[in-house]
Amino acid sequence: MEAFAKALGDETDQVLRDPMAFLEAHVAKLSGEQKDALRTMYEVRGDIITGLGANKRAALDYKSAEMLGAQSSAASEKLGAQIKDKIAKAETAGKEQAKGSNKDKVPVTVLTGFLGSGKTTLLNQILKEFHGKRIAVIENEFGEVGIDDSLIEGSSMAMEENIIEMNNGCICCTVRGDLIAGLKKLIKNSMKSGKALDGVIIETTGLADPAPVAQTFFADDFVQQNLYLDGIVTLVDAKHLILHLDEEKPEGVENEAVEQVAFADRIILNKCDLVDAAQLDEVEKRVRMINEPVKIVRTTQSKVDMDFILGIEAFNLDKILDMDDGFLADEQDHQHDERVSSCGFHVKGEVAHQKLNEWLGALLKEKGQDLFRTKGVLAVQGMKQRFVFQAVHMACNSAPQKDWEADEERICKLTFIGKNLNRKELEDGFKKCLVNGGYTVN
Ligand SMILES: Nc1nc2c(ncn2[C@@H]2O[C@H](COP(=O)(O)OP(=O)(O)OP(=O)(O)O)[C@@H](O)[C@H]2O)c(=O)[nH]1
Repeated sequence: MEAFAKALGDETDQVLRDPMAFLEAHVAKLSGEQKDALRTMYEVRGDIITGLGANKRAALDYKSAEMLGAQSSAASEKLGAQIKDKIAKAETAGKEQAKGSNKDKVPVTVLTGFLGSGKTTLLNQILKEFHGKRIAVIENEFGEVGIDDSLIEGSSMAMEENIIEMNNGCICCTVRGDLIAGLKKLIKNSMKSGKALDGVIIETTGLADPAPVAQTFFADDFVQQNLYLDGIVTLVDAKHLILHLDEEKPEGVENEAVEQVAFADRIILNKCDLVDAAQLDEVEKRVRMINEPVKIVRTTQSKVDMDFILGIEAFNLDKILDMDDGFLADEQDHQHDERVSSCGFHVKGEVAHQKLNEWLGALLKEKGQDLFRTKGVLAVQGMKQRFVFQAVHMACNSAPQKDWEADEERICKLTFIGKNLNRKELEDGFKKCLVNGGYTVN
């Protein structure tokens, strides 16, 4: 349809975004053949998006087809009646939609938010609060060496077969097919075991664009029949959000932090303990500039009422199509910032605690602006527990986690995500902290 508009010399996106305005501007100069072609396009588009549940939007496309039909010499009474019928059905379905079209489907929540905003902290809270429920988790991590599996605490609730890790690419780009396969596997397993799932949580990487993830729910029949997107919940780090919203990106590269806020059905404005009231108001104002009607809650440690984020039936395809006409296009066109990468180390052996603290302390002080995220689960000499180190820019914390088993091999995993990382420098620094050299695991 965009090609049709272009051929008329219209470079705007009104043909999709605002069909009535487009027709008003162009209909007088269309030939009968062109009117017919465009009428068919609007009708077919209406049929497609009706099938996907965007009824309000479909009604608009049908109305555009109707308007063209009335103007076309080839229009017949039968066609006119048919399109009227489709408009009425789409409008009724739109009204009915809110009342239970998702019955018998498994709700899926997409947890998104920039690196270190508090997604895993929230996931752990969900798994704790829903102890006993069958919540499956799909975990996608950007880091070169995966750490998040060690940070999810709810394994008794989200039984192991119900946790799927996707660490070989970004969920919004390369692993879309894996995401569909993962969702199918979860549903088939639950059918086989006769134990229905109560919900699925997808934790995206902090660098994911949520749009292609949401699009997955409209791209596959099996997924569409068995699951529905309940909502996109975006965590926002009150201290660092504005830094990321304002980050200058190279031409054509998208700002993931902006996309994550724009697509949110709920915003959890987290880390309120790190900023004062005036800063919080400013962050909230910036969020509203991107996503005016979104519901926002302020939290620390991602502590939120579950009713605010789960079972909300908040995702609305009509709303998304108003914002992004190309949402249902096959390939979502987006490009990540190539300056942002990850460096990870996985070694057998232990680190010396003091050396590690000194090195990381100095590194974060010097490079904290560009080091978006640092995470490690490490074996420390003389410590019987795993040692977890986390940082978001310069803000860091560390704590002992569960004990190493007596016969368990002691290993260290450390991962950095940031802009313009210097692998050699990071590797050299890390090696100096290792006791007896350690050796790298491939
Ligand atoms: N001060 C403070 N720290 C928090 C809060 N919520 C989470 N954190 C800490 O922030 C760090 C990042 O939290 P995560 O839950 O791992 O964040 P994430 O969004 O899952 O991080 P990535 O998966 O790496 O993108 C951890 O060290 C948390 O303990 C909060 O409200 N205040």
